[in-house]
Amino acid sequence: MRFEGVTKTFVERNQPTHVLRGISGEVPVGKTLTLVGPSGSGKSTLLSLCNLLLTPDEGQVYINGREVRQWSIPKLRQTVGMAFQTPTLFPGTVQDNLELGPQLRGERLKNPEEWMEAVDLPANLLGRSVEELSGGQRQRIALVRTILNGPSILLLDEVTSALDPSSTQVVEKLITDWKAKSGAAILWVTHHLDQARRLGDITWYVEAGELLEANDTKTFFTRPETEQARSFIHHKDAELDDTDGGGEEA
Ligand SMILES: Nc1ncnc2c1ncn2[C@@H]1O[C@H](COP(=O)(O)OP(=O)(O)OP(=O)(O)O)[C@@H](O)[C@H]1O
Repeated sequence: MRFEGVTKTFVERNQPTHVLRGISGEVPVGKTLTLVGPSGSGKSTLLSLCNLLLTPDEGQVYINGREVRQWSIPKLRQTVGMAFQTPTLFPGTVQDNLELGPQLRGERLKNPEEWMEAVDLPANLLGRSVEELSGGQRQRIALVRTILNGPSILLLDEVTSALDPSSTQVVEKLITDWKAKSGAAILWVTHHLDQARRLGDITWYVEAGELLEANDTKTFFTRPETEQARSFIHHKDAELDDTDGGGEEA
C-alpha cells in the first residue's frame, strides 16, 4: 500500500480543516505499520482513504500497485479489510457472520471451532445470536470475520481500546499469528504506545495531518528525530505511569 502526496480537507460551515497534508509513504508487504499521533491528527481519515470510505482531494493511494479509485468496491473491500474500535456484525448467529467471507468466495468455512479457540471463545457460541455477545466477544468475532474475508491488507483503528487486558492479548495474538501465516500488510492505529512499540515493524508519527516521522519502530521509540515525536512519546509514557503501569485507557 502506497500513499503519494495525499491531502484531505473537510469544510464545515465554510471553515476548511486541513486534515491530511501531503502524506507520502509505503506500508510494505508482510509488515505492521503502527500509526501514532495526537487525537485529531488525521489517523482515521488516512485509513478511510485506503478502502474508499473517503477519497483524497489530491494525491493517490495505491493498493497492490493499483490506484484505489480503479478498484471495484467489492474487490477492494475484500482485499483491504478494516476493523474499528466499535465492531460491526451482521444480524444473525456468530456462525453466519464467520461464514460470510468464505461463502462470497464460493467456499465453505471448514473449521469454525478452531477459529473460536483461536480467540479464546467457546464453540457453543457459534449458534448464538450476535445480539447476545458482550463487547469484547463482538470485537473478537468481528476480527475473525474480517480475517476470513481473506484480505491482503488489514486496517485496524483502535481495535483493542475497549477491551480488557486479557482480550487485548488474545486479539493481538490472533492478528500477529495471522499476519505471520498470510504475509499481509497491517496499518494499525493505536493510542497505546506500548502496543505500537510491541507490534510495529515500522512506525509513523502524524501531527496536524503531516507525517513528521517514519522510521523502524525500535528507532522511532528509542531515538525519535523530531521534537514533536519526542514530546508525544514522553507525555504518553508519563500518562501510562500515572495509570499504574499500563492499564487500558478508555
Ligand atoms: N466527516 C468529517 N467532517 C468534518 N470533519 C471531520 C470529518 N472526519 C474527521 N473530521 C475532522 O478531521 C480531523 C481528523 O480526524 P481523524 O478522526 O482522522 O483524527 P484521528 O487522528 O484519527 O483522531 P483520534 O485519535 O481522536 O481518533 C478532526 O479534526 C476531525 O474532527
